[in-house]
Amino acid sequence: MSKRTPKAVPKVLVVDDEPDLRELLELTLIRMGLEVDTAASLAQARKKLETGSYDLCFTDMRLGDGQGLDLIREINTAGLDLPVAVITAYGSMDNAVEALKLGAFDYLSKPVSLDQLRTLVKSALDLDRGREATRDVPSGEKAFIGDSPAIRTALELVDKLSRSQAPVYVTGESGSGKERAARMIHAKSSRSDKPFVAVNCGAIPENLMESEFFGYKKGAFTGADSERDGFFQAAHGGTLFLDEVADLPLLMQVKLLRVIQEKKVRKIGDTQETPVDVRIVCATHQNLANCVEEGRFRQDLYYRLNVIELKMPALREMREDVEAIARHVLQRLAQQSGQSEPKLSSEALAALTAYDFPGNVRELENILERALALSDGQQIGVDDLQLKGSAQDMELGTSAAIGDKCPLQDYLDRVEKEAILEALDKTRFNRTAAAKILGVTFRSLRYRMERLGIN
Ligand SMILES: Nc1ncnc2c1ncn2[C@@H]1O[C@H](COP(=O)(O)OP(=O)(O)OP(=O)(O)O)[C@@H](O)[C@H]1O
Repeated sequence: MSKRTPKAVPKVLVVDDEPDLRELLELTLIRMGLEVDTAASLAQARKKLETGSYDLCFTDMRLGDGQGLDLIREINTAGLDLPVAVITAYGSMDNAVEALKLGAFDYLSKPVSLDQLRTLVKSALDLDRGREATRDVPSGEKAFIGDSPAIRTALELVDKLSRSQAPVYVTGESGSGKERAARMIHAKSSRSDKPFVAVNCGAIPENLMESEFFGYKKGAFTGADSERDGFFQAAHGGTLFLDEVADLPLLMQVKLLRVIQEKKVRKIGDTQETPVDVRIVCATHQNLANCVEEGRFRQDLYYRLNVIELKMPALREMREDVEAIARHVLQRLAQQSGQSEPKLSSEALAALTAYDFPGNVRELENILERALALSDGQQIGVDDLQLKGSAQDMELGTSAAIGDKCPLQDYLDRVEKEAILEALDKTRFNRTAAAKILGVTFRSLRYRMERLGIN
């Protein structure tokens, strides 16, 4: 298969075994000013891709001699720089999700609406044009500091994700950079000149949710003196970041799912739905799969949002980056206060590197800010850090803490249970993987779970 070369008129390949649909799509795309080539089967498509060069490919899901999914897989395996959009039968969301996972750019469901087709073509081709220019983090956007394998893996995925339209589910502990990653995906994508709208789902009162998300028409309810856009309209063309998505009430989850599937919103008090082109990135520090199991989060919405998971590493998984991030933070703090950059004493650096940071980079930022205030402004010593669990902290907390630790066996059981539950939670209850994290054998984990009454 050959690589594409940029052309003045973008060229589209339409793959569909139904002649009527193929022709309809072809005519519509030609009317949009595009050059169109067609293929009636998977075999024909392969041949065309070998010899021709295209800027966008549409494929039906079911082809006479195979599946549209095969084509997506092949295009991605061959490393072709070609956005592929699949056309799925109405209501077959599973297929659409599968296609996005395989690297499809986006999907359209039948009957294909002209508005959606236009939006898709526009973003696919804009994306293509902007691709080279957006490889680096645009100026003004905060980069991630760090070069450890853990952060590198995450950033490589950020890069890939910025070239797709698939929904992204960012996971990671509190303060590990989930929002920063979402902003980076947006900033590097073809949507970067459109808004990035961040919504903290846990902070909106339940009775205001619908109007905040979807907007309202004038007179829709008492107090609606003028028409207002919601988050979806505000993010049109751009990215909607749903932070703490696990906090959405169930009723709102149903409404959200509908908008995501239909790509249309209806303002409160409106009779019409309007198409919206919004990429959804969501995050939560909770375990969404557990929320589904407990009936607090709808499985269908989970499935729809969790197309691709981006895991942000905890700071203790990237200890080698602590120094660089700390220096970066100190530089920023010094700049803000107009003072020269303070140094970290070697003991302070060693203590930071050994510390576990339950609050991750945000905690590191807070520790350094407080330490700077406590220090002489020139050098930060280990005492200025006031790390939890340090000798100094222990001394202060001894009398209160010792009571909590007796009887010793109960205390040890509690600690053990917590560690096991955390590992099980992390691995979605995969005991083999949890045993690996804990550094014990599978048998030993099973025995401990039984002993501690963990089912
Ligand atoms: N690798 C990094 N380099 C520099 N700064 C970082 C890095 N990772 C995170 N940060 C900074 O840490 C702070 C916390 O990040 P962010 O708000 O994105 O975390 P979060 O995971 O969304 O947190 P929460 O779960 O509380 O919503 C921000 O100031 C962010 O810029």
